Amino acid sequence: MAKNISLTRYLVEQQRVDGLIPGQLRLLLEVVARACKSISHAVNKGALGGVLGSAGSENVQGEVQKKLDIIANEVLIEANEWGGHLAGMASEEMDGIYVVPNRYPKGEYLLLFDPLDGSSNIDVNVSIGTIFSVLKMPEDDRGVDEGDFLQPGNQQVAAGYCVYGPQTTLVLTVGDGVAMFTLDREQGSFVLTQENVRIPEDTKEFAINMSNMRHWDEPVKRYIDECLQGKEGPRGKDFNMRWIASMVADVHRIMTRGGIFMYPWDKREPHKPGKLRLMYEANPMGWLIEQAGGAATNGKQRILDIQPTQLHERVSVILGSKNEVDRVTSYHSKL
Ligand SMILES: O=P(O)(O)OC[C@H]1O[C@](O)(COP(=O)(O)O)[C@@H](O)[C@@H]1O
Ligand SMILES: [Mg+2]
Ligand SMILES: [Mg+2]
Repeated sequence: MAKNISLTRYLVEQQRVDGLIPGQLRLLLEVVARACKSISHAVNKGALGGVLGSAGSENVQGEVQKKLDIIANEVLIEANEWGGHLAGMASEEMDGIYVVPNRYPKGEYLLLFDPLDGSSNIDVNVSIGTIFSVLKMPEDDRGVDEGDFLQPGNQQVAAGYCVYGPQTTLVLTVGDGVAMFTLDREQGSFVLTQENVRIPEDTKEFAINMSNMRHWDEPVKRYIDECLQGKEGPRGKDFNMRWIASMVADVHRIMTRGGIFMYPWDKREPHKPGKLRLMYEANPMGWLIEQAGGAATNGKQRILDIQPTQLHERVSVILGSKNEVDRVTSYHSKL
């Protein structure tokens, strides 16, 4: 890998050499990266910047909003609304869609995001992140409305996340594999630090919130039970467990060394298909994982093939190392 390739150069080359991304999409991704840089600075300041703690409000899903949830949401909107590459945005933290105001030029893309993932980890100084997904406006569409956003994940034209941890790392796909960029604070730019990310097909590490065990469905119970039996059990090997409670950080670990992540449907709220959001979390992460050779399902079908019916739709999520995801998915079909 050539040295010191900035995100800008990487994207220009994707556009020029490989013809993979149109100019508008390149500019849009640069703006998203700039917004992530600004969120990263706010996260770094923490208590010194007055950004910790609750905002005293609730989002459309009834979750208490943290100050950083709102700050990150505003940073992403303000950075993206005037550039002329977007028609609209949707966010986990906004009730409805955000249509680019008439005073700005309109573009052909739609941006969806979870501005701050892992909100429960903000105040305790544990890795958090931003997750985003880019769709194209349907052809011949005159005005943007919520229906334009309801496209399955297999229609995404770009997806990524930025993890604010010991390093700030931006992970991106435009459908040609996964690349990772690390924020160089002295240069002020994201620098390519890994290309062609590949997730090992097998793993001995699972991530699930074990405190929900009594609420799980049989296939999930069976899978975890077999892992817990270790060398003496049917899997014939010992498993390790990790649960950061920031999807973005759990997925980043899986991108780096493999593993399986599950936030399955459970009996606590049986009418909801799961906890995580299809449009802002599962679709972008599902595509990134697939682009790195992994798999992502809801236990029954590929996440990317789910036709959304609501903006804030929730979904059961099983993703990561391919052979493990296939195994859990097959346990669901045997019921
Ligand atoms: O606290 P729990 O139930 O284990 O949930 C953790 C999960 O919730 C989430 O934090 C939800 O994301 P938000 O912080 O964006 O609401 C995921 O990142 C994470 O995997
Ligand atoms: Mg989230
Ligand atoms: Mg969030």
